[in-house]
Amino acid sequence: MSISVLGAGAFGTALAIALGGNGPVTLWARDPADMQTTRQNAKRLPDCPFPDTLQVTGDLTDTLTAQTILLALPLQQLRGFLQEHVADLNGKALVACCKGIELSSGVGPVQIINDVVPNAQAAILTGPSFAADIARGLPTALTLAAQCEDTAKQLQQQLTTRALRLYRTTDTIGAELGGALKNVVAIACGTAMGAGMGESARAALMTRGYAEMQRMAAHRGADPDTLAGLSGFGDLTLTCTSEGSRNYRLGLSLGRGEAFDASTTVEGAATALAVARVATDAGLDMPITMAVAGLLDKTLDVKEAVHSLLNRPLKEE
Ligand SMILES: NC(=O)C1=CN([C@@H]2O[C@H](COP(=O)(O)OP(=O)(O)OC[C@H]3O[C@@H](n4cnc5c(N)ncnc54)[C@H](O)[C@@H]3O)[C@@H](O)[C@H]2O)C=CC1
Ligand SMILES: O=C(CO)COP(=O)(O)O
Repeated sequence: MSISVLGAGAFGTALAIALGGNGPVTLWARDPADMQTTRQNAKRLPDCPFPDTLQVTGDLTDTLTAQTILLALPLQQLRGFLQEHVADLNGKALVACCKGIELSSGVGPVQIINDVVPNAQAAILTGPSFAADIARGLPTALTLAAQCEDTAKQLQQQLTTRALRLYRTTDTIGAELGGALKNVVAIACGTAMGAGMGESARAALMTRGYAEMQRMAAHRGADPDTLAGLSGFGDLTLTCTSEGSRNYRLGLSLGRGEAFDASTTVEGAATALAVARVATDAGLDMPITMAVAGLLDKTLDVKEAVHSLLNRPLKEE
């Protein structure tokens, strides 16, 4: 079955390169010319040549004929993109390859697909992976979640490659929450490390951040085991401990009081604000998320954020 990847940023390009190892794949880019000439994405993934099976196009109609469509756009852009092309997306398997919670609605990518294209088979591909690792063919394991078991099985087969091993689940809520919420915790961890608070502080933030992820997941009806898997705990571990993560690097900048390039895709920033709103409305205790949201909307500085976390009433673990 044919595959298209929409969005030729780092992740979309990396997935297209990996899937090109299985057979023909089409990558849609808003600005394809340089990639068509050089057969690489020099801006996002230098030195990762495209296989011959990968076709790059700027014509969306070429790509919307595929039965399986991977959506590798930033989460906050997903709804608008789907709304624009809904007529061509009905009946397709639409695989969200983005991580986040929408600011305007408080929901994640699978719910956005279900809202806008209810006749599609909605799925999400998520978990611990840096685009550069996937593009280089390094071993990686991800979660493929789709509400329909048959769709999950079919996509698992189709999107597994030589080095990319997919585990499947039907718990799309848990899978999308894990990928979205770990980015917020990664910003917190980066901030702690940037401000010189040390690795013990980071371990505390990861662990208590994970407790917040579990709380939100329970509120939304997710399976706690999903959060313990690749899409939750797995991605939390990678993102909170590596300077390869843009979310972690944003945190480092906040902690050091340095500027950060606003054009970088950092999903955790909007997601922190969205989740803080959801948590407040639902009465969920998510102090790390609230502290990150406070840092980002500049209602707290780093000192105040730390104070807000350490001076809460003592409690059972
Ligand atoms: N880079 C990575 O290592 C990984 C990224 N992801 C996720 O993949 C998603 C995309 O991230 P990246 O590819 O890294 O970001 P990126 O910044 O490298 O690329 C984003 C791409 O989306 C395109 N785009 C933006 N707005 C658009 C719109 N309205 N319509 C069409 N195209 C649009 C841009 O032109 C760009 O090609 C994010 O949700 C991220 O969390 C997931 C796993 C790994
Ligand atoms: O999601 C990722 C790793 O799994 C990529 O992390 P960043 O978006 O923080 O770079």
